[in-house]
Amino acid sequence: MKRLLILCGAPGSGKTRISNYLQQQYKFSRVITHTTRPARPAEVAGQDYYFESELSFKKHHYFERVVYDQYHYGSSRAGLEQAWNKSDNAVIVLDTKGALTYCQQLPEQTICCYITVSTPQILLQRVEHREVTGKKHLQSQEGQRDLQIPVELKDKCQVLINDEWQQTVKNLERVLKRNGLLSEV
Ligand SMILES: Nc1nc2c(ncn2[C@@H]2O[C@H](COP(=O)(O)OP(=O)(O)O)[C@@H](O)[C@H]2O)c(=O)[nH]1
Ligand SMILES: Nc1ncnc2c1ncn2[C@@H]1O[C@H](COP(=O)(O)OP(=O)(O)O)[C@@H](O)[C@H]1O
Repeated sequence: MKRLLILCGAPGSGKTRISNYLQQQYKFSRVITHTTRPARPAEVAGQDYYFESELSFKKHHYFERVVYDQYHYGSSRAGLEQAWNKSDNAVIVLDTKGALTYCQQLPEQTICCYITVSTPQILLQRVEHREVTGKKHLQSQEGQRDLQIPVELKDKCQVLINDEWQQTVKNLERVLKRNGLLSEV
């Protein structure tokens, strides 16, 4: 059965690191989403995101789309199908608004994880040296909203605390096992 693991949470919570780990360790395929945010130095177009202009962003068909810190982000059914063609287990990184849309629209196929840390100070330390967006994302309305799990997601998401990496991996693997997603390679 094709499944989609959703990772949502505040900037710096560790969504991307966890997604990379799942891709490397368990051959999850990543759903690539679209954004008008400029690429960060280490990001690769078509791998981390489809980087779009304001104009090109509008040309795609989205399953859901959001504005986050003034940039546009959107994900498509085609992107999800592409990921599922590569692997039955796909992962997508979303804000909490997008996560709720997926949980509501695809309840049978989605498993949602809200990633968080013990204190907001940790998030600040993790993002303040970022060359693109830096602290700005975190301080934006959407960043502040995503500091806590929205009420509507509480009964739909498993909460994963990402303070210490090895512990995160253990807890993540527990979540994968519980949901029948673990197939070690
Ligand atoms: N709803 C939705 N959120 C997205 C999509 N792509 C990325 N995001 C989210 O947009 C937010 C900003 O992403 P990004 O600029 O990469 O910043 P980061 O969270 O600081 O790494 C994060 O919460 C992402 O999970 C999308 O297609 N749809
Ligand atoms: N458990 C952790 N301990 C220390 N640093 C971490 C941990 N998890 C992630 N990081 C680092 O924090 C920064 C933000 O993580 P990232 O995965 O990019 O967050 P997000 O995608 O949620 O914005 C990155 O430099 C990442 O390597």
